[in-house]
Amino acid sequence: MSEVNDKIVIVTGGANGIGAFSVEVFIENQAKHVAILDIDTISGFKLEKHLNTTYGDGKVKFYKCDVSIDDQLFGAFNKVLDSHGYIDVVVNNAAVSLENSLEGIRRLVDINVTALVMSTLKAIEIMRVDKTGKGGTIINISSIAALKQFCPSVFVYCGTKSAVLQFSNCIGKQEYFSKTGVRVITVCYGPTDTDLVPLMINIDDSINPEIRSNIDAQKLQTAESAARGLLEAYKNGASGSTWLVFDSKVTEITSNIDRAYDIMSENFTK
Ligand SMILES: NC(=O)c1ccc[n+]([C@@H]2O[C@H](COP(=O)([O-])OP(=O)(O)OC[C@H]3O[C@@H](n4cnc5c(N)ncnc54)[C@H](O)[C@@H]3O)[C@@H](O)[C@H]2O)c1
Ligand SMILES: CCCCC[C@H](O)/C=C/[C@H]1C=CC(=O)[C@@H]1CCCCCCC(=O)O
Repeated sequence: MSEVNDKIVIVTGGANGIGAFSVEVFIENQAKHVAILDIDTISGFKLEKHLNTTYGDGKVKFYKCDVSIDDQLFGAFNKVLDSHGYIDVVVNNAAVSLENSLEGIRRLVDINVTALVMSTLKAIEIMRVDKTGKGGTIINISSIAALKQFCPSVFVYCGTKSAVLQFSNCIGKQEYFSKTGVRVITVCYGPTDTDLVPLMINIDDSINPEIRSNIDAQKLQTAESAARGLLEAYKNGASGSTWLVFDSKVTEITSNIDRAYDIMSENFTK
């Protein structure tokens, strides 16, 4: 079981929603320090102040950072390294869901996929035991959007969450983990009560009413219960494992993913 005690943690998109509760859950469980990387300065500084008042000065620090801009992302990693000497855990949580313009779609892919890949590669470079690191954990946030073919839906968002799942599972495989000592775990959340859900809007306005009514029919788990599920995955997950946090229940679904890929590849493997 992996412990949170004394860990230096980064949470991207940690100023609001599930990310903000993830920051608190790590601090509550004795992490040494959590760095919040987010573009939302108002919520970020407010959360930093609240958690430092509750848990002690210096436990949390907000860094204004657009994860889709490499200089800002890597700059924030380097500042955390300079201040704390190491990074043990990176939670790649930042994402957006609004795909109602071409420009918005490009940004969505940049944030949900490209930035998550860059952050994962940077974290592995820092933490890998076969270079100068001492190992660590990366948790990449996917969704039920990667597990089911939703239609009509926010198609690009769904595609980005599938990319997160496959990238994280491949790079997290035992063969690579045994070289790097860096666990890569994927967490798929089910519908959760945050600001992201009302912003699920497609560029094809003709399907938005159906998307909206499907979403409105869903029961939403709280952001806090989602974050508690993330902690369970952190504590118990092997590298390459996938965890579902749906309706406040946590289930390891690695064997389902493996079976699905066995089926998808059955005509070209053996
Ligand atoms: N809410 C759900 O139902 C749900 C379901 C499945 C998966 N997820 C996933 O959970 C994660 C958290 O989502 P949430 O629902 O808490 O969303 P949210 O909108 O409440 O929070 C997202 C955070 O990311 C930040 N962010 C956005 N763009 C950024 C950027 N370029 N750089 C840095 N920070 C940025 C936002 O400012 C915000 O603080 C996301 O990866 C999301 O895809 C959410
Ligand atoms: C049938 C609709 C079920 C989903 C409703 C729910 O409130 C939405 C949850 C999404 C929020 C963020 C995601 O990743 C979650 C998954 C999104 C996947 C698909 C979006 C569905 C749609 O756009 O109609």
